[in-house]
Amino acid sequence: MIQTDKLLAPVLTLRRILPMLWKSSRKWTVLSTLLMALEVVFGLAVLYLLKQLVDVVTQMLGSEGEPGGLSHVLLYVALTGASTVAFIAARSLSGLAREAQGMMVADYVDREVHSRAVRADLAFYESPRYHDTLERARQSGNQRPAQVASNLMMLGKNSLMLAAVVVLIMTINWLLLPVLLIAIVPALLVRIYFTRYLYEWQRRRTQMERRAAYLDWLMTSDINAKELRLNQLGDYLRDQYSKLRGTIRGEKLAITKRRTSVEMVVASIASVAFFGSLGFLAWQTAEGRNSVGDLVLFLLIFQRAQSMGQELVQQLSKLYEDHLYVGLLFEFLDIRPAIAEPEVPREVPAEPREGVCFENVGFCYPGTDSQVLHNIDLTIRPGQIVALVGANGSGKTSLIKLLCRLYDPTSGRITLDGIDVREFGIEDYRRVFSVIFQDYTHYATSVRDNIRFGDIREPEDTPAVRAAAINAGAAPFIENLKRQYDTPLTRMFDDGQELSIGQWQKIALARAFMHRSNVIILDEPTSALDPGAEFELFENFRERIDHRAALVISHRLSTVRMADYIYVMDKGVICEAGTHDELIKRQGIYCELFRRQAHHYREVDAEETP
Ligand SMILES: Nc1ncnc2c1ncn2[C@@H]1O[C@H](COP(=O)(O)OP(=O)(O)OP(=O)(O)O)[C@@H](O)[C@H]1O
Repeated sequence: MIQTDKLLAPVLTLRRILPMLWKSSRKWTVLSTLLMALEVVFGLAVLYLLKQLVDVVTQMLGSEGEPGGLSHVLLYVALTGASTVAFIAARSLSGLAREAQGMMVADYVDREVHSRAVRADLAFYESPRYHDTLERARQSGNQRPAQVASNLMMLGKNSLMLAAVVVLIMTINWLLLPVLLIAIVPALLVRIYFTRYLYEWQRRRTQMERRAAYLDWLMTSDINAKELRLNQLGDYLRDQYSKLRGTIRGEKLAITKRRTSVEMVVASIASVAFFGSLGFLAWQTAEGRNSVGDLVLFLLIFQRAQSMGQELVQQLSKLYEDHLYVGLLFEFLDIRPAIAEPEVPREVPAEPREGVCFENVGFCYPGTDSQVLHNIDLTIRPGQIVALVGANGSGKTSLIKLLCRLYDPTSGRITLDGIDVREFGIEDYRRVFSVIFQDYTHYATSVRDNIRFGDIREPEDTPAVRAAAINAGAAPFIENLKRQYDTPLTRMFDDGQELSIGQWQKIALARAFMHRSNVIILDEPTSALDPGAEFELFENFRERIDHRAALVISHRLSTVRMADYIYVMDKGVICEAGTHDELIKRQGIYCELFRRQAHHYREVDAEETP
């Protein structure tokens, strides 16, 4: 059963590739097929005419001086020449069509890979399996599907041509056929064996390749340049990289050496077979059992047959290789997000009345067994500013990820106006929120785009960009930049400018303000802001966010104080909840934290107050 599956696998691969070719490059697929057919027709014509030419020449030599013999020969020479020119033209043009088709298919494959990557669950990015599959899909190359098609056509063409040559060879002597098989079949078996061997080796080595690529990135990317120099990690990382590459290179070289020596043996056998046959034919000709024409034809076509056979071997093993590697691409394309769309999504309320609610939510990151959130009950009502406080690792960011449906809870549920959020379309539901995470993205593009990416549906020249920048306190420094909102925020490209970390944070805040969402989520939005900027932001925060709801995570309790309601988290549970005054009265964790932070300021007050 397994064997049948293995045999059928290339056919199944082909069944998936053909629609892909059709979708991505219909015109070039048709054209390259037609041109390939012409190539076959002219190729066969050349062989036929060559045979006729040899026959006519032999005849002419046999019947010396027969009138019209020479013109007959010249006619065949002209026809063979014309067919050869037509064959070469068809071959070149079909090569061109295949190349164009290859480019179209490669772009199509890239688009498919990107569309899967941007839709994959966040959890995938945190699993080695995802990275291995993506790396393998990339290794498999975006050209593979097109190669399969072109190899298949070449295979068809070469099989036909080879069949014609075989017929010609058999007209000379049928004993030459097994010789031809000896020249072709062992080479095929060797190639297929080593293709599989190399493929399996590469599969095993994916993580090592990724580790090497990571080290390469550490050494060459600007993000790490400062630490790398100051901690003098350069030599250490270079050694690690060289060791990994050395291991990979050594293993690959060993496989290549083995393959080369086996191939040399096989090629020698083929040459011995060829010269043996030549000797045999020469002897037969001397004995008068073959004509000189047969010997000439043998010399003309046996090597052609051998090289066609070798091409055929290459194409077959390439086809097999492509089938294996395209399988890796499909493995990636077949990844389906676990955060699934409901079959019939419910409409997300435009103006929620009750707000978002966590009901007894528990959560464990996929692929791990420790629960990071336990029995969470939390509500964010429309227009309410809610703060989340807690020690590092207490689960605040995880809670936000659940809220935005980057993950689904392991137990309990999250509702919007009483409806389980899993019943909404994912993208519609996510539009309820605008978020800035602690590790927000620095886009290497213009200031305008960095802000507009908060709501990409807005046109490029939207005045909302400037309004958001003003709200985030970013407008003054943006307007001082050389090209203001058009300044590229990177030193990677011409005319770019780099910002300070606090300025980047203001840009990220502007991005969150850009989107007219119902709830704004800010995960430590002011960690890099100076106290003046932070004070300004929260002084009239409610107006800045246009009286929408907000969830703010902050370790600065002076910020948290302005919230309508505060949740205190500890080790994945909500241990206290209430208004600032209620929590202070309660004399619990919050009160203790607040007292400790306030203590420093009071000391200064105390020193300065006479
Ligand atoms: N992607 C992840 N996969 C597995 N575990 C994770 C992941 N992200 C966070 N954790 C774990 O979940 C727990 C809560 O992390 P979380 O980031 O939610 O804490 P936090 O309260 O936001 O901390 P901080 O104040 O440092 O930002 C931690 O123990 C952390 O190790």
